[in-house]
Amino acid sequence: MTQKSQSSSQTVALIGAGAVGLSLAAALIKAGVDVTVCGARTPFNDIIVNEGGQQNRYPVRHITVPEELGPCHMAVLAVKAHHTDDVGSWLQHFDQNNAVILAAQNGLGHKPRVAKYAPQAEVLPAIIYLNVERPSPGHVILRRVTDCDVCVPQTAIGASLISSLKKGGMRVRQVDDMTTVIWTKLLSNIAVNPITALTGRRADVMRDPLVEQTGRQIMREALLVGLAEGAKLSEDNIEQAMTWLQSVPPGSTTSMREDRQAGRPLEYEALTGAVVDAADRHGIDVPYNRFLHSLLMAIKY
Ligand SMILES: NC(=O)C1=CN([C@@H]2O[C@H](COP(=O)(O)OP(=O)(O)OC[C@H]3O[C@@H](n4cnc5c(N)ncnc54)[C@H](OP(=O)(O)O)[C@@H]3O)[C@@H](O)[C@H]2O)C=CC1
Ligand SMILES: CC(C)(CO)C(=O)C(=O)O
Repeated sequence: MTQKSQSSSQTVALIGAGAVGLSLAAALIKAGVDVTVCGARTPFNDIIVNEGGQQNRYPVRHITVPEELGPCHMAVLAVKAHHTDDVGSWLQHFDQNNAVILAAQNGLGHKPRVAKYAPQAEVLPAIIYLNVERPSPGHVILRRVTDCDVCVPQTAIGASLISSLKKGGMRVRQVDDMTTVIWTKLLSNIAVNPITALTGRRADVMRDPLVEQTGRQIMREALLVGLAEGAKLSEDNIEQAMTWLQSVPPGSTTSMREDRQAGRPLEYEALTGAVVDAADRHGIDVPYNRFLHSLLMAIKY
């Protein structure tokens, strides 16, 4: 079924038309927003979303250079963290004090990464709880794995973008303490992303008892670092992360595993690398994460 925009009152630029970007864009289009895809390397006519046995199509416009954007002050940034520099010229278009960039990325450092190119824009870090794969350009397989799909700071900034995401079916939670949310999600990613990428197994690898133990050690180290960075975390967060990872729907994968399988560079610096760096700043010993970091650096792809 093709879903057309009901009204064209807003335009949102999508920078990074991958699994997460396409999922958010589809929700925006469903809510009546015009989505412009910026610089897709393989353009496609419609976003195709497969979810729970249903398939929907959402038409998009493509542009190839920032000059074609026209008046547009909202963007969704959903490239992997290590590709942010590559889309710097798109981000520069939003270097205006009325611009909002929703940075839908895992890991740490959303604001400084984007501020490098758009210091005047408001950056909304967004933590995404979807589990999504992009089997081909424009096409996503979407799995919802918790009762919240997107978590953003509690602020009036970007209110219309947030309300459109909600209208389009994304379950958005707005929170006061984003540091804690970012670190809470990071506890899961720091374990499951490298483990699935290195083993080639899907998320169900976390049910293997020995892997579970290793995963807990990786998370325990990150928890200490997160506490030192001001996140409000406890051992319960590790239990919750492990329970979640062991119960995600069959077939669930990770973004890092998908990159490894496709021979693309891995997003490890904003995850494991950032934890190791923060651990060094605080003088915390993180041998499991340091070991993983060395392996991820060695394979790179
Ligand atoms: N996948 C998931 O389930 C989840 C992912 N995340 C996080 O969301 C973020 C996005 O991940 P995900 O959607 O999986 O990543 P994908 O790799 O699926 O998507 C990233 C997209 O960015 C595009 N891109 C990269 N460089 C450029 C460039 N120079 N110009 C234009 N487009 C570019 C890629 O294009 P091309 O296709 O041409 O390579 C790709 O379409 C990551 O931080 C990830 O950790 C968070 C929660 C869940
Ligand atoms: C937690 C998980 C695995 C959900 O998709 C994720 O964030 C990722 O794939 O990077």
